Amino acid sequence: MTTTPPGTDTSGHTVAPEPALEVTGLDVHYGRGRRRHHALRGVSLSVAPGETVGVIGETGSGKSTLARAALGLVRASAGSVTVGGEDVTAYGNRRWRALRRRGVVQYVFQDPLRSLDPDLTIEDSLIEPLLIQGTGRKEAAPLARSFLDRVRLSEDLLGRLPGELSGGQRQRVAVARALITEPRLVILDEPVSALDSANRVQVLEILKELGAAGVALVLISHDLGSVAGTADRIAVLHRGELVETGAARDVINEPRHAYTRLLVGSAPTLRTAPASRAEREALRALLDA
Ligand SMILES: Nc1ncnc2c1ncn2[C@@H]1O[C@H](COP(=O)(O)OP(=O)(O)OP(=O)(O)O)[C@@H](O)[C@H]1O
Repeated sequence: MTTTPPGTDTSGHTVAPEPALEVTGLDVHYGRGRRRHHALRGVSLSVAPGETVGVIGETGSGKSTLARAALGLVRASAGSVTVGGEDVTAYGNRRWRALRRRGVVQYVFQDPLRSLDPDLTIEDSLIEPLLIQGTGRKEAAPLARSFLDRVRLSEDLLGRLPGELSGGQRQRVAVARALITEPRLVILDEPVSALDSANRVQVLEILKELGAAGVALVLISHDLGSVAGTADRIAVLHRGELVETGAARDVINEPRHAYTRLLVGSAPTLRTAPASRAEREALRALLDA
């Protein structure tokens, strides 16, 4: 029997690795009948291994819905989702739970108190995903220490409860917990929105290191400025549709869609000159027309 080296086909040609996440023509609805509401329309997005993609949009644009669909927490009414090359579109709750449990895809939410059990010590929170996978407590404990170190937290925190940490420390624990199963894909929904600027910078630096280490990240935010320095590519969601996707530099320096121009012009932390109030109002009028 012949074996094929990874990244090559049977003729020895290099083949592109499977995307960590691929969403194609995704539609998601909420509600039924007259209350049926289209949250995502025809969204297509591919995230390569090790790539960081920022998904930007204002409140209600569908960012969290996209994250939930990629985690199997809401069903698509059309389109497909693949995770690491595995078509998961038709998976039921049981198979999704198994996939999340295998640690192939992990997630971090805005409020770390939602990701961390308030009654578990930091050590128990960190090792829980490993115990679920069948790793013994003895092997898991040193991993908890090393992942805490990776997010630049002291092991003195291991015995504390989440309520005994600062918000920034909690969010870093949530990131460490999401990483401990060595996922290929991590989806982070507004991971820095609740943090002060010093913690925000630290968490974004940690995420940048992860991207460099080969973990694919989907970084969801309403704030273009906070992901601009971290994302390789930016995807802009407006009213459930992806209106622009491109290299972060291009989207920021040469935004094509009026909504992206509005976002760029409204981000005071970007080096590009913020648009004047009149310019922003003109763009808003164009979008509402
Ligand atoms: N469970 C639900 N049932 C009905 N409608 C929902 C539900 N969740 C979200 N929606 C609606 O779907 C649309 C997209 O919501 P979503 O939470 O994805 O937006 P978002 O961009 O993440 O917003 P935010 O930045 O405020 O979190 C909104 O109009 C929202 O009201």
